[in-house]
Amino acid sequence: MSAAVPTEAFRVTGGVNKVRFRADSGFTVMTARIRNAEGEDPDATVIGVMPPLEAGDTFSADVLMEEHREYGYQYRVLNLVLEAQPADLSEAGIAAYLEARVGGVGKVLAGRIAGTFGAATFDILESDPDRLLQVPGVTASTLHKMTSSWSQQGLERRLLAGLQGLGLSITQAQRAVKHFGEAALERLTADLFTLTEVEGIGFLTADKLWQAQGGALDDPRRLTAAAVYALQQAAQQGGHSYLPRARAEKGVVHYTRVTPAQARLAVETAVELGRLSDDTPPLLDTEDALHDPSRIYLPPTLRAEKKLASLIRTLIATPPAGDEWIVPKGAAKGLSAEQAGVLDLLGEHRLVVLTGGPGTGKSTTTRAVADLAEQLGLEVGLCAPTGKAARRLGEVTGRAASTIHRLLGYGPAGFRHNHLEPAPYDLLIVDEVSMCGDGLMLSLLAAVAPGARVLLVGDTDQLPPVDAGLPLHALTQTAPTVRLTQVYRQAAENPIIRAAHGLLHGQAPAWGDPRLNLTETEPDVGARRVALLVRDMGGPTQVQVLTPMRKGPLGVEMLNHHLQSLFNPGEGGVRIGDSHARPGDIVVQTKNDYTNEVFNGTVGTVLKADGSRLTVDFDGNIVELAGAELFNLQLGYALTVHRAQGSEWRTVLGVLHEAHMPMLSRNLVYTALTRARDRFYAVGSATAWQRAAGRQREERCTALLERIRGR
Ligand SMILES: Nc1ncnc2c1ncn2[C@@H]1O[C@H](COP(=O)(O)OP(=O)(O)OP(=O)(O)O)[C@@H](O)[C@H]1O
Repeated sequence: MSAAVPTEAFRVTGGVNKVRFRADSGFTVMTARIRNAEGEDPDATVIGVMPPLEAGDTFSADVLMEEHREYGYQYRVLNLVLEAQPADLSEAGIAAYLEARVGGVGKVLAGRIAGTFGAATFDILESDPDRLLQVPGVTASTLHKMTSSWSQQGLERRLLAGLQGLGLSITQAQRAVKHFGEAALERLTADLFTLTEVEGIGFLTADKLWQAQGGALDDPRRLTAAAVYALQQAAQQGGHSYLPRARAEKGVVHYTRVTPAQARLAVETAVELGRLSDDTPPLLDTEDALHDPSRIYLPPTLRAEKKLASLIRTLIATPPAGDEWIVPKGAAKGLSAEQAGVLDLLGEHRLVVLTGGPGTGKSTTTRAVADLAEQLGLEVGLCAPTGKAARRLGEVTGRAASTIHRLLGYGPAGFRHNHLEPAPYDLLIVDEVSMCGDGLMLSLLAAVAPGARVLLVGDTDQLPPVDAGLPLHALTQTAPTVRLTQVYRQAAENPIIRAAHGLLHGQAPAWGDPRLNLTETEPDVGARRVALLVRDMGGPTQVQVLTPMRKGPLGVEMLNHHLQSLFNPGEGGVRIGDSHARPGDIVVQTKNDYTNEVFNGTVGTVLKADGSRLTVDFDGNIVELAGAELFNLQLGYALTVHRAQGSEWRTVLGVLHEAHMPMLSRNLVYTALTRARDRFYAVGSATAWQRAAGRQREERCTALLERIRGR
């Protein structure tokens, strides 16, 4: 290879000397003899994502030369295609290859076959395998094993090579083979956009491959896939269960830059092909023709919405099991009439909803319901959408509580408990239900045992669920519901609670109370200012910083950078999701980890950092994390408001500025504010709060309410 390190990728052919390391992801470190017109490197270190390969395999690849600070020069594979023949055609090389790659052949037999046929071995195996029966020890069954394993490998090689010929990377090719099996190549040749069915490969990736291949921009396969993608994005970005036809078409134009006429055709074609469903209700004469009544769904979403509506209707219409629900006099002790109403409603109804703002007594009521149910000898299951909320529910009710997923026995095959094997409880109590989308609500209600009761508790004014739908809203308008309005004494004195209830009426908080104040700052100096304020407030263990966004001058990443530099300066540390963690750092768990019992949103302190292991104290739960677990951690001095849901702290410093405008809504600032128990300190601009208070979030396209009402 030439002396200077070429900056451009170049093509080489080569033969594998030794595979040193291979991860599940396909990332491989190997040594190989590689060559091209410029020369040969007999023992090059080659790294990157590659198909399964063994010593002796031959390949062609595009590689980039790079200099590693410890290992020196090495070649990074950009794309590698395996050849069907091994490289080393010496007798020993062939024997080694046969032994490693061909089923049914041990060391001795491999040596005999290589000795008998030499370099012709593979051609014979490929095209005239019966001749191998001449070799002593090769029986008919051995031969069968050899030929089937060889053809299977050959098939996989041809598949991977063919998919890479379509422009797929080796990772994408392997995932496509895993998903589609042997049909991968013909499926993707027929319609490359079928690739979007593969987990983690979206329309934009498939479209890039399509355009790289010179695919026509107005090809119906591309436009149909774009129409489906528009609905998927609407669900992920906006929580919509459907889109009016016109908005679906606009989505297609947005993602494909085709004309509105083509976009209209795209949606029509997608509906004709059953890739989308048109569930437009018959136009009631009362409806004004102005608003667009059409409803375009992803088929699974439509089925789920219909199923959820029918489950809710059944729960509302059927009586609870037996007559064991008697409310003794003392049960309502300490409860207001509103709160006691919940106990009575559960006497005659299977499904009851309890909602209200902060400090209105939801948790107190929940505890009373659980107490009564247990006195009546009922089995009570307590759960909540997130680990944090479940822990809080457990603390408040003094009982074991878990996430909904855990309670329903969620595993790789989905939920264990469902309509076939209901969850074994007479009463299910679910807290923080505002965080449940239609999907999770469906799984939950589908697992309710016949005759069993459900109490759903939540605050409809919190942030809407990340997933599509707004089931709690529909439920409060159809199921028996108690809406607690009275804010209790100590709660009412708290200016935060007052400000939260004011926000619900569109009023921005009245700043100036020591427990509720605001400091104006400009974005470019804001993060530094926040760090100094946190110091004045006693440091990061005394105050939790929240902000709407991850990016930007007032985003989580910038805030964490400044807070870590001020409170835990230094170099190095163990690499975690978005930076490096050192002893003393505050970190946050970003995914539920059932093994270590650490849940998304839980904040902890790093006790120890050695090599690539971290010991973290998550309020008393001390765990050691390493490997991939480290990528479920981020610095936690500052969190996004979304991540803070279900948690609360004594003091919160909420960063809010017009720069966050796209995210600002009443529910977002309401959620931020109600994370603070004793003191909320706003930093940013009062204007941002005024604007946010006046912005109801965009209505979600969901027809659950109409369906429950039977329309
Ligand atoms: N009927 C009542 N009479 C007097 N005080 C009450 C009553 N119900 C609740 N409280 C008190 O009001 C405060 C708030 O109650 P609770 O925590 O149940 O409200 P919450 O709606 O769960 O609040 P959050 O949503 O913030 O958790 C508590 O201190 C509680 O003891």
